[in-house]
Amino acid sequence: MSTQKYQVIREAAYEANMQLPALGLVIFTFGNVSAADRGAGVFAIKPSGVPYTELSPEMMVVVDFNGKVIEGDLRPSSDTLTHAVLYKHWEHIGGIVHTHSTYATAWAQSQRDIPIYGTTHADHNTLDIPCAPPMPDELIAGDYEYQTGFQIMNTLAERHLTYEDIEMVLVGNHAPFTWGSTPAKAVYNSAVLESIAQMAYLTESINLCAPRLKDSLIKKHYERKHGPNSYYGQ
Ligand SMILES: O=C(CO)[C@@H](O)[C@H](O)COP(=O)(O)O
Repeated sequence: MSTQKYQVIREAAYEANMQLPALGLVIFTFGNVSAADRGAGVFAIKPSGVPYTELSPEMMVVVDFNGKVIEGDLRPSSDTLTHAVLYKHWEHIGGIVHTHSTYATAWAQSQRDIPIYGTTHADHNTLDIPCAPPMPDELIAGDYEYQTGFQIMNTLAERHLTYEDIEMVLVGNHAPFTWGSTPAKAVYNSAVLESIAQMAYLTESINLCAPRLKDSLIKKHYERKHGPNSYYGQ
């Protein structure tokens, strides 16, 4: 093993990756988390195809925001270029998560936004969770993972949303990506997304015509937790 410089982000990426199986968001080698050091212009990411049971901080691969490997002995996640594109264009994110969690992925495969049906969803954000349209064949045949980054960014841009308005997206035909100021926040967002996706699925199973949550309740629930006059928690 070569000498390692980026111990802080290696540890952060390792800890965040290990949260995915613990939270039931992945099995086997599904998914990946990265942790950025914005000052150094690099991020640490899970090595490709390594089971979570075999991971260690030393195995994390450090790459720059163009996806070039800076440090590490293993091949980085196959999704590395998607992470790199997002870090490069979104200045304030410190962590990115990709899972194939069951319910969020089912919505992505169905190519549907997740409607905001209830207050659980509104406690976290006020918007339907966007689903990016499937990628055209010529982009799939080209630099697929790099283009996935743009597929995510374009989906937010088309809806006039920034990466700070919403920290989660479904990639049509594929699966969810989430992000946040830290890797831990990005993992939290993945767990919240999976819960919201499951509840929305069950809501439509019980009532196919379930109404979207009314605006007054969206505003009330979001603001009591995140607004200037928040009274949630201690
Ligand atoms: O999207 C996929 C597979 O469709 C990947 O995210 C795998 O779930 C994990 O790949 P590695 O990070 O192990 O390369």
